[in-house]
Amino acid sequence: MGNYFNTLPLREQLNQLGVCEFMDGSEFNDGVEALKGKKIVIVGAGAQGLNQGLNMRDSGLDISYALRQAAIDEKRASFVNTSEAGFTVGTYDDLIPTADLVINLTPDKQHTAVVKAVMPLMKKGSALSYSHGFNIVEEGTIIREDITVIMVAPKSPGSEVRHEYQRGFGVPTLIAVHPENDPEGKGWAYAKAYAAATGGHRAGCLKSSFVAEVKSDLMGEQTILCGLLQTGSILCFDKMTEKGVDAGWASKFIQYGWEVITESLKHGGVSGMVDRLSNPAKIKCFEISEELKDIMRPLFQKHQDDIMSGEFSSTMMKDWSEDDKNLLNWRALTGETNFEKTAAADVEITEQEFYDKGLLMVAMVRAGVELAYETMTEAGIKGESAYYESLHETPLIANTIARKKLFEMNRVISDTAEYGCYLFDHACKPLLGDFMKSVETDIIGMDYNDTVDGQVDNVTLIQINEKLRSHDIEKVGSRLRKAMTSMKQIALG
Ligand SMILES: NC(=O)C1=CN([C@@H]2O[C@H](COP(=O)(O)OP(=O)(O)OC[C@H]3O[C@@H](n4cnc5c(N)ncnc54)[C@H](OP(=O)(O)O)[C@@H]3O)[C@@H](O)[C@H]2O)C=CC1
Ligand SMILES: CC[C@](O)(C(C)=O)C(=O)O
Ligand SMILES: [Mg+2]
Ligand SMILES: [Mg+2]
Repeated sequence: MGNYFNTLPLREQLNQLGVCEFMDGSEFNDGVEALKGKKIVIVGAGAQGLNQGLNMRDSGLDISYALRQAAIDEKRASFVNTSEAGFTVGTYDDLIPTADLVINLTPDKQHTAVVKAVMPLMKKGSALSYSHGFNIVEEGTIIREDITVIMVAPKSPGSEVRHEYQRGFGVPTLIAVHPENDPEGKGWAYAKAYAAATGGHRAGCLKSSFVAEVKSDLMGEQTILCGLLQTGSILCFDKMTEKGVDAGWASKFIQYGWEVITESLKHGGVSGMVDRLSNPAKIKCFEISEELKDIMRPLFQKHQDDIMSGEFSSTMMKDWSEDDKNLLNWRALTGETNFEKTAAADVEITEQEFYDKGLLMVAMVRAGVELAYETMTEAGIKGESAYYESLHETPLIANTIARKKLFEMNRVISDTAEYGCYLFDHACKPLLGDFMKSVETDIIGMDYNDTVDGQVDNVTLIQINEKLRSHDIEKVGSRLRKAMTSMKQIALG
């Protein structure tokens, strides 16, 4: 075993990295048919495992759960949740030999051990699925030749996978077939049926590859989705309290602020979000976000470079082999930050106040989303994939912070995302040190409009609007959001 991506010739690396095709709804006309009547066994019932299984069963598929013996004996949450939901639950020995499709939804760190345990039990000609390409691409796990290997990767936390399905819709999903393991040519039929069973086809599916998914997913989660939201939360909170803003108010402002400001991002992209500011505030926000982009660009590039070269995965795997020493230390440090420890005050903050008093947060979102997108596409990742891994998922992760701050975000995301988030955060905070020294409450904590005379230069404003609207992410995003809206109209009637 070794890094699969690094074993490929350059031409093939670029080829697999560039697989990205937005699938027409008609590709899903057969719905879940290819998996109807097949025995599907999910290993692991955590964030993705439980929620995907509930959706698939509601879509008419035969789902059961294989858990490790200790989970059953100790009646862990995985056992209780799946049993109480009425699923058949058993050990690997009980269930894996009966499975036509085994879905591995355990944490990435466990994949090598899980695959090693289940593969000898899998029947000839069965299929194995993942929701993330790490084990295949970064660890280079080789799967038995007769087994078909697919990926169905929802671009969202597991809670949203279920929530959207229950609303009659779904979340955008990347699907792939591992080119080394499609012995019967049934991989795409299985992947499409599986995506349809989770509702993903109603929100938009990208035909992708294990390589494209893993290199974009890791980048998005480390930088804008989790890393920068964590850094921004801590820095903005500390700045406000340092400048005398009430800590309880600041705590509430940050906890809910990301969710409120990224709601407009979801509907109208970066320009939709920035349009919520007054014209003077928009100009200021643009200037700050340009500065932030210049400061953070090398860090974003380093994360992408390390993901591409395999440096990131080997560093994280070293931590796995050291009992998650860094991860656990970083998790504890996050829990000790003043933002995490300060309870949100029971005060009213209006929706518009979050924009007007949170200009720095809006600037951070714009800078992070655009930088993540630019860095990914420069590295050969296609725009659609980069959009899902930056702009699309930011509001979904912001929702988790609104629930229980950084603790909840880091609990809901995968362990891999959590590790990458801390890695970025620990490099980004010092990088922004000098910038933050110059920050005053006019851009975080107070209404910017109260601090200026309201004059704007027309030409500057027009140029800024043009720059924001002509960014490639706005074009790709507007196309994907339109497709999502029209699918939603059909799906929800
Ligand atoms: N978190 C997310 O929202 C997303 C995750 N993904 C991907 O989905 C996959 C699953 O991630 P996620 O849902 O976060 O995982 P979780 O951490 O939520 O998975 C927990 C489950 O895995 C089981 N498990 C842990 N270790 C083992 C082991 N050694 N053997 C057997 N079972 C084990 C646990 O069992 P027990 O009950 O015994 O503890 C529990 O049921 C990953 O590949 C991830 O990258 C993709 C998109 C988003
Ligand atoms: C953003 C983190 C994620 O990639 C996800 C929810 O999509 C994860 O690994 O949890
Ligand atoms: Mg991930
Ligand atoms: Mg992801």
